[in-house]
Amino acid sequence: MAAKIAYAMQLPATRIEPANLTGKPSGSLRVTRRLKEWKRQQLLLISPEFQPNRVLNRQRGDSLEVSCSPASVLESESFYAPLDDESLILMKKMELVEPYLRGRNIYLVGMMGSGKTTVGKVLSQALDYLFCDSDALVEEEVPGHSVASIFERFGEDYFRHKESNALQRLSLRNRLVVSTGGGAVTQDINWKYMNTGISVWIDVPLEELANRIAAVGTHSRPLLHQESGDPYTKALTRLSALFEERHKDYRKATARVSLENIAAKLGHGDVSNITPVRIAIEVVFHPSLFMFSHVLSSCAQVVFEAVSRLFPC
Ligand SMILES: Nc1ncnc2c1ncn2[C@@H]1O[C@H](COP(=O)(O)OP(=O)(O)OP(=O)(O)O)[C@@H](O)[C@H]1O
Ligand SMILES: O=C(O)C1=C[C@@H](O)[C@@H](O)[C@H](O)C1
Repeated sequence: MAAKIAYAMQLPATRIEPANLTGKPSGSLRVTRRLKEWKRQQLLLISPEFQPNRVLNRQRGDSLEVSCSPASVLESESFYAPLDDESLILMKKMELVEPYLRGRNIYLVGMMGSGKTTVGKVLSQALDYLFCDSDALVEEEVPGHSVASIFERFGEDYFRHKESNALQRLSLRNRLVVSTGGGAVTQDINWKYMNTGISVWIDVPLEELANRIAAVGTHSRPLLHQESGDPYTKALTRLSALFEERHKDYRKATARVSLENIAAKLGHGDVSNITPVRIAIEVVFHPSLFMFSHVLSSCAQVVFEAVSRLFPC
């Protein structure tokens, strides 16, 4: 991965100035100076509680070592071959955002099918973080069972308990991108763990979720498998009910990345053509990632969304 980034950075023909990253072709020097100054001020604000806790990680040495994978071995590899414009932008943005992350974990939250796993793998590869899937961790804790069979055999409460245990263990680590289960946000205790890092809600319209899920079927998703009807209607009906119950919980995330907003910004008619790399770009350059207090980041989010609507770029 480092080699890929280095390779991308060395290509003179593809060098990207910070001004290009913001979509504004002029005033590159001014933007660079402003970025530097902003960076300097943010570094002064860094609180000790966000220092990476590598010693703790080494001491624990638990099974997370095997269940979280380095991004280079993941199938997200294909998102970087060939190195397209979006991938280059993502890598360049990573360089800007990395000092602010300071090793904090990124927890992706969102409804089933919202792309937490797909985008998470891209992000982890670009950041050189490990990728972890909390559902996979729960499955490892209950050998021989999938999420669907854990629900069927032991019930949802048992699954939620195991899910919280998994998130607790992950929160003791750093430099992880975690794809959380779609319902993880409903348990208050999980926020205690996720708030040790940065949480990002990938907000995808329900119709798009239903399309994606219908394409692969509802078998592996026990909470969607109960309705009758064709796969699309079945998924949409249940997802709508779940979203009604959960939207207030998703809003607790540090940052919200909305596919509708990205589509509006890019002038796309619908959200189905937004690539995982593009979504990862929105995640890493969300202003909330640069903020260290939850209150400040919530304010940044409101301002960011208002400005994005006024000046789509
Ligand atoms: N940006 C995208 N555009 C189109 N399809 C996508 C995109 N991101 C993910 N998908 C597809 O949507 C489906 C669900 O994606 P993924 O497994 O990453 O979601 P998830 O949030 O991890 O789901 P779950 O919580 O149910 O495990 C997959 O088939 C994936 O290929
Ligand atoms: O939305 C949910 O509640 C779930 C989502 C999946 O990721 C799994 O965690 C499980 O199927 C429950």
